[in-house]
Amino acid sequence: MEHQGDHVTDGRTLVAGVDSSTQSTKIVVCDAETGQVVRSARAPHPDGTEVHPDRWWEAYEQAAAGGILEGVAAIAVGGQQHGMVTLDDEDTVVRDALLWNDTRSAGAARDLTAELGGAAAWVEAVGSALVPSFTVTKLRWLAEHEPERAARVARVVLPHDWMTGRILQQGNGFERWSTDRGDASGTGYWSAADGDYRLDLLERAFGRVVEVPEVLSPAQRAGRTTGGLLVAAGTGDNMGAALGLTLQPGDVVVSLGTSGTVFTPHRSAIRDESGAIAGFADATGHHLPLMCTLNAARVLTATARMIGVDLAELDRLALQASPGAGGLSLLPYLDGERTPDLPDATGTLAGLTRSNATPENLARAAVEGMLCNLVAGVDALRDKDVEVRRILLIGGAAASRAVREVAPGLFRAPVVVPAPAEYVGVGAARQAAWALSAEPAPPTWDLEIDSEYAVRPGDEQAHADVVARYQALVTRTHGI
Ligand SMILES: Nc1ncnc2c1ncn2[C@@H]1O[C@H](COP(=O)(O)OP(=O)(O)O)[C@@H](O)[C@H]1O
Ligand SMILES: O=C(CO)[C@@H](O)[C@H](O)COP(=O)(O)O
Repeated sequence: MEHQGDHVTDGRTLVAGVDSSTQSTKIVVCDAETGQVVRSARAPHPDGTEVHPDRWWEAYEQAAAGGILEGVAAIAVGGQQHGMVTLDDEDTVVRDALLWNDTRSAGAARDLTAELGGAAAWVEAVGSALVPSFTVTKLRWLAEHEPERAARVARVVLPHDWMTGRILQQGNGFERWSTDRGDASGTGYWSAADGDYRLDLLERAFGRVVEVPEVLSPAQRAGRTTGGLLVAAGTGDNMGAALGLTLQPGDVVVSLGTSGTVFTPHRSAIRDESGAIAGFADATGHHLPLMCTLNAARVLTATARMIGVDLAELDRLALQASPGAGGLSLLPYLDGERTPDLPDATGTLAGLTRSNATPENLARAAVEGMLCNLVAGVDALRDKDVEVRRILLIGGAAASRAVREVAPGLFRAPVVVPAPAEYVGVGAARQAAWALSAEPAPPTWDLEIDSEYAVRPGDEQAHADVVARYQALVTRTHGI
């Protein structure tokens, strides 16, 4: 471990991780040796699916304002994946970034899919079927809809790349734009299996090749500020969470933040022609097969608003209803959906009768619907012979007791809830500690488990019925 006098606090070396995610920026400062979180702070982002990157920087500065980064030796950024940040030849932002949950490029995704010969051709080329989240589809949209802006684009980077560069620019240590394998694998023009860019695909989408960031290896440094702060490669937020959770084989993460994600570490690249699982890379040099939905925690906040209660009351109501919500089912496609690929879908509430029309059943249907949407991801991993030994539940909505209790039956696996922490930030901090140490592997940090929820035998059938009814409703409503 490198030490610089003023970076050591009470004999400890401190590292920081930044989670620049959809709704907010969170900064955690950890003890580099043990991973213990010693300080943390957060600041909100504006709502919406396009945002000027300066808003992320302002949130970062606001979170850091209380001196949280004092004495920190190294830092890394975990960022929301896929967002398109376009820069001109002076590195000025060309237009607001289009985020992972912006679905305006749905037509571009369909066109690009057809042009290459179908979804399987993209899975073969870059490991994932195209949906509007992928950066490459946003580039096609920009070329088609905003040609004047498109003409000004000299380079394209991702949210975490931009934040990493901004930290270095601020500290007079910027040399070049960089990214990592994990985040690059969500662009649609970098292949995790081959470890290389597919600039021919970027050119196909945008009409010409633009500059892309250098892909750093997991413990490589992006740079150092003149103040001495080491800046590690950073990664996508899900890859950051995987690193923060110190996952073992058989550990499948279900993250219930703005997005819902299901992912697990894997030694080799997975190619899923069905399109459910994206073949991403992780932040350790291996792979992170991942399924992502547009709708997760905000399904609960929207339902709470609809009933006129807060999240604590929604939880209490959901726990009072029986499994199956008296026959109510909610397809939670409130923001359209990514998996299944239904960008223009809206939510559906089905099975309503005079006797089941209660706040309790509605609350329960929201919890069950949000989770049923993710059951497909866990089952798609099983279909690829990936071991599902236990589910680790993280993200904002993992705080809900109803979610924790309903999840094991629906996922057909025991659920553990790690001690509350910002795991994307912790993972980014662990990467920073790794880059600082120059060791071949990241430091060993223990994962603290808060609570465990077993599959209760009595629940199994009830939950199988809930999932079957939900799938039948998806087929009836959307023909898939
Ligand atoms: N007890 C709870 N039940 C349900 N949702 C919650 C709860 N606590 C927080 N949330 C929701 O979690 C979301 C934030 O989760 P987070 O994982 O921080 O998201 P992101 O990383 O995408 O910004 C918010 O929509 C918030 O309302
Ligand atoms: O698009 C994906 C994963 O492919 C999302 O998971 C984003 O990375 C946003 O994450 P959160 O803001 O919900 O953490």
